[in-house]
Amino acid sequence: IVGGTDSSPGEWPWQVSLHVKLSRQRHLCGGSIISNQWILTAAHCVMSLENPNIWRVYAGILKQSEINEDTPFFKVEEIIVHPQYKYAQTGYDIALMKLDKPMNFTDLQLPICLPSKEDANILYTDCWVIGWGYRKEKGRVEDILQKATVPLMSKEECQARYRKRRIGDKVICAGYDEGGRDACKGDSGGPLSCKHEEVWYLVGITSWGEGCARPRQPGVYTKVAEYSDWILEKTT
Ligand SMILES: COC(=O)c1cc(NC(=O)c2cccc(O)c2C)c2cc(C(=N)N)ccc2c1
Repeated sequence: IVGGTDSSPGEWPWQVSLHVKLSRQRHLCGGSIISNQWILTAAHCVMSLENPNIWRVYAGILKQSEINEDTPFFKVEEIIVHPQYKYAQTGYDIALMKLDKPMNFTDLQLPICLPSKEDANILYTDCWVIGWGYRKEKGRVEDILQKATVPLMSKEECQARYRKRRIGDKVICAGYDEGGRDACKGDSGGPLSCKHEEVWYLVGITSWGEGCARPRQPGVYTKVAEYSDWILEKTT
């Protein structure tokens, strides 16, 4: 997250840190708890890493430094990547991870609500992007979970910023024309969370952007409301 601030314990209980353990272990992406056995993340996080056995899901943590060989984690039983996914920039950047056993919900690990298809046109005004990703383009994974508020923008405005790309209906853009506050590498897969009438909704999944926090180059997020049928089909 560029231009963010430290989160507090329990502020974002649906945020998880997705680690991959090959020769060594490292945080690769964020994800969101959507039920006691399912995590929603970005397809580009799991591409060419689709073996469930290399993944470790850490819930209820604020700092990466809390993680050591004794820290409990969830194993992944199944990874489901959207069948139409090719690259983040062409959409369908969404994937599901099934935990090997249901998690117990606590104050530090709770699910976030999924928006319904009918909610696809709600104008959310209180949205936050969260993650342990880079604070600048040539950055590194951060220790303390960062948060930044970002305004949603219209599809038309976003298309005008990304002339070479096709900004479709299944993505949502957010950011400031002057730049300065945005998600970045390492935040991928994490939530764009919006509070609406006292309830938090998973409005977007951090997907891509040209650089990070550049003027007139907003963040692009998978629009979760457009995938509610797919999510329900795969998780029930
Ligand atoms: C795996 O995820 C990404 O690669 C990756 C690369 C990005 N954009 C880059 O151009 C970039 C950023 C930092 C380092 C870097 O090498 C690049 C290409 C990203 C930009 C945003 C955003 N601005 N909202 C969010 C996630 C990103 C994930």
